[in-house]
Amino acid sequence: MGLWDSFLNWFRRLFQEAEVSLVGLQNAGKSALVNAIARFHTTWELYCRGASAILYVVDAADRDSVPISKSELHDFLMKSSLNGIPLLVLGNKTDKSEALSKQALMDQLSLETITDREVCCYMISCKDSINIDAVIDWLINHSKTVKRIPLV
Ligand SMILES: Nc1nc2c(ncn2[C@@H]2O[C@H](COP(=O)(O)OP(=O)(O)OP(=O)(O)O)[C@@H](O)[C@H]2O)c(=O)[nH]1
Repeated sequence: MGLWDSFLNWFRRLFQEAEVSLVGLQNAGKSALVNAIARFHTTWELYCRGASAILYVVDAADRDSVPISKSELHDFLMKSSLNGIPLLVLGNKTDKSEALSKQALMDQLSLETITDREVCCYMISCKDSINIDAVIDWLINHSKTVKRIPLV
């Protein structure tokens, strides 16, 4: 196994062992997201260890699947063990012309009705690495283990 494969395997373990839940319907782009993040940065994992967050990936270009994605999301958030855990919804596949806008996706997922936790939504393309940096920043900011101490 090459160095790159070792790195990717280690990175995938981060999601399995750290408190980051990566959730979404089949084909939403979860694996593509992990690969996109892994290719994007080499140091962010130091910050994301111990993050406590839910990443919910939606195929924003598959409009027919959004209602199912909505009900799955709201059912998932009913779990008491997930109370209060910040949620980042990712509308993936924005490189496709049929992808919903951010506002349309937020409306169709009824994100405004989720009031028991912090909720954020980004539109991304794992294929074209659009907004992956914002996902990384969000994860860093939700890390439980890193204390950011200003120098001045
Ligand atoms: N156009 C486009 N295709 C994407 C993007 N992200 C993922 N895909 C494609 O969507 C398909 C599903 O991606 P995966 O990452 O395997 O999705 P998954 O959510 O892990 O799917 P499951 O393993 O079924 O749960 C693959 O054919 C990817 O190449 C994207 O940003 N744009």
